[in-house]
Amino acid sequence: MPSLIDKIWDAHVVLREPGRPALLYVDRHLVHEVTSPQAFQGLRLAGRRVRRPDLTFAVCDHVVPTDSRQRPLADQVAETQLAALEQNAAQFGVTFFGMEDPRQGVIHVVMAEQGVILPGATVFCGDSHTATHGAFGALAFGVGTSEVEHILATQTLAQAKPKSMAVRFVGQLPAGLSAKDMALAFIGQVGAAGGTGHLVEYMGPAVEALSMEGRMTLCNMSVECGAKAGLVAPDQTTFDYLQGRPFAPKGADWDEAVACWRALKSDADAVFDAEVVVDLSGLEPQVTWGINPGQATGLSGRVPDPAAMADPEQQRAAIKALAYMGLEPGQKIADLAVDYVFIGSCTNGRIQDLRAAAAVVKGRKVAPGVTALVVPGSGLVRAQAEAEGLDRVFIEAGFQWRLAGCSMCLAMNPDVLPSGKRCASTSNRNFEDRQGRGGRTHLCSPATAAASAIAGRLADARTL
Ligand SMILES: CC(C)[C@H](C(=O)O)[C@@H](O)C(=O)O
Ligand code: SF4
Repeated sequence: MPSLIDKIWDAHVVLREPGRPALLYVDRHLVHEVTSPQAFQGLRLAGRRVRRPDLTFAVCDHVVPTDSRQRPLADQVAETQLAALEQNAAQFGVTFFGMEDPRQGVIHVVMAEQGVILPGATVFCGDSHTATHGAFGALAFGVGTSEVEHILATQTLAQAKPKSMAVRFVGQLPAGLSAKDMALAFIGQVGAAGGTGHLVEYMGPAVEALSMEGRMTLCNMSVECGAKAGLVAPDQTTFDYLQGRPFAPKGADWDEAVACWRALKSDADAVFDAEVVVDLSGLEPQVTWGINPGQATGLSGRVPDPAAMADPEQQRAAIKALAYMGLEPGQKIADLAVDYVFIGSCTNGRIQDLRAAAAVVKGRKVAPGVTALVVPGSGLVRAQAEAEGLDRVFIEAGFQWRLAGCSMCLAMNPDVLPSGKRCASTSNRNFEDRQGRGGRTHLCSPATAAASAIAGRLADARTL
């Protein structure tokens, strides 16, 4: 009867009191420079220590430049945040991947890659895209800075249990499409608030067929429909990915862990508060035209006409989106010229994403006038890509090959999308001013972003 979500939840409740949120044990606490300084300061002022430094993992990612690692950082605020994290990690004794560490990168890429995230675990971080880690069958979501402090001090989190939602993908994902297209199709179907207050479990053969990288992309985007988290039940794909990673269990511990993890699935008669079916048959590569991730369509589509929308709220949102995006109703999506292309982020900055993009780019050139960036999600992804020669493919085509970080996913570092410029981006949010004040974001898959860089307009990699 219990779902995967119920099983993980129940296994972590350390205190249940009537009328109060449950107190959950925290297995992994991830920390980055933006949401942790005040939390550590709170601890310091109260004379507390970090309760479980061995379960606390920190990395700097949002503010680090991706073209140079020179200190002090040119941006004073960024330098202060970075220095604070370095000092806090040292003083409180938590594991820290510093800016010079070859393993540094976007927190959600790094921690997964290091084997920090395990099936059935609770994983929290002061960052909404913590949802990424649901890919391992972990219960993972973002928390606020005051909760970061609470977790640092107690290794617990007070949380009322959210509702549950089953998202069943049916039909076969067409060749050339990826997890990003699945995520955008789902969010396009339910809307940017369609999952509000829910923990989602993704299921169906297309999900089972995804690599861990693909599952991370899918779970990463959960928060873009308002859901708190998204999970995929662990299976052999998960175990194969984890085995041998630095922080994963070893030897007899590994065997014992896998035996437990195999039980981590929803019972056949599990009940969910909501169920959604997404049909993948005939799906086209997805791209957003608006300013929330639910405003998505297929690449052969047209910019919608707000006048034709029945729902007044949707209509208002579309009018606002078109004005910000500089679009006219009825324009063909594939006619939209791009100025920038950004391939990276915790959504699509992993090795498989870079391989997919490189396969499209190989032997071709970036269109004149297009600024195109590839930003590996971590130093290790970068090294792997270089070992495979992907850096050469990108550089020869005219892409910039950068160091790891959040980069142009959001404008907290020097990689800023200029005002009025249009960008095909593999990141997860297309909110106003997200990539830079006045910047216009079109979310898409790595293959679509790569094809768009070559074509100089939003383009389908399958027919490039
Ligand atoms: C800065 C951080 C708190 C934020 C988040 O919570 O997601 C960022 O990572 C983002 O993607 O907008
Ligand atoms: S890559 Fe983007 S979405 Fe991911 S943590 Fe960084 S800023 Fe947030």
